[in-house]
Amino acid sequence: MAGRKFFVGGNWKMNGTIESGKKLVETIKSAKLDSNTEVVIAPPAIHLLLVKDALSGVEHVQVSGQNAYHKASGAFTGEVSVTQLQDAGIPWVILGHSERRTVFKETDDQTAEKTKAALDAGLSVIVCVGETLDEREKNESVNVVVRQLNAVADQVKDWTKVVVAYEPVWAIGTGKVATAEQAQEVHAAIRKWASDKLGQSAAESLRIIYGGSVAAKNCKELATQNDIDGFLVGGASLKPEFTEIVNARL
Ligand SMILES: O=C[C@H](O)COP(=O)(O)O
Repeated sequence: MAGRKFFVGGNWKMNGTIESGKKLVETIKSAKLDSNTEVVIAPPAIHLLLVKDALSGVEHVQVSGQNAYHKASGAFTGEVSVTQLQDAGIPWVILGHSERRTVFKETDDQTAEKTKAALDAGLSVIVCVGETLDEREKNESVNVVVRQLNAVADQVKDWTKVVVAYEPVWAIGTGKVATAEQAQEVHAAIRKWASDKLGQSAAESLRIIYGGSVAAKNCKELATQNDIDGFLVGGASLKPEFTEIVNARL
């Protein structure tokens, strides 16, 4: 709210085929999407250029990498660099997703290093933060996200091209969506952190989006919250209902 453009990311994760990706793009292209919402689709790396080309000319819809390596080039088998994304015309990258942190053991500092490198390469970044169930039960949610954000802020001073995704790990892919109140509480804490750390004007323009079992049936209530500026959608971004989530504010 407060003049921030609504933002909906579709993170396809490691799902789909060339055919299914093309079909999803057709669904997006044929839908009437809210022109006040910025949409970013993050297909698997091997489908990035295909999806980018298929979406070319579609207004308000861009593509994103799901991860990137901070070095520009070199002997890093299997990695794609921030510079290569930029060179390929991919304007966004998701960094610090909880699956990168938990499955691939990426640390707060690595996420911060990648975020700095991506911004330096000219990309925009969706940086993900969020607590585990254990941390929530210990009342640590805000401490955890603040720790994760502080690591990024140690390396990144200008947050103009950063979107923060709050994704409680216990809500990802589980069907257990955070209630609107639970999500708003952490989003407000993130905005307060941003105001203290980055200044009031940066905090007011920072988009803080929610991720974790967002679906057509729960997106509208979440979208009414003051500090929820959009969504990062996983499972539902692989279905036609994604377009209803994009239109959550209509
Ligand atoms: O990046 C997206 C999030 O991990 C949420 O995934 P999900 O909507 O399947 O819970």
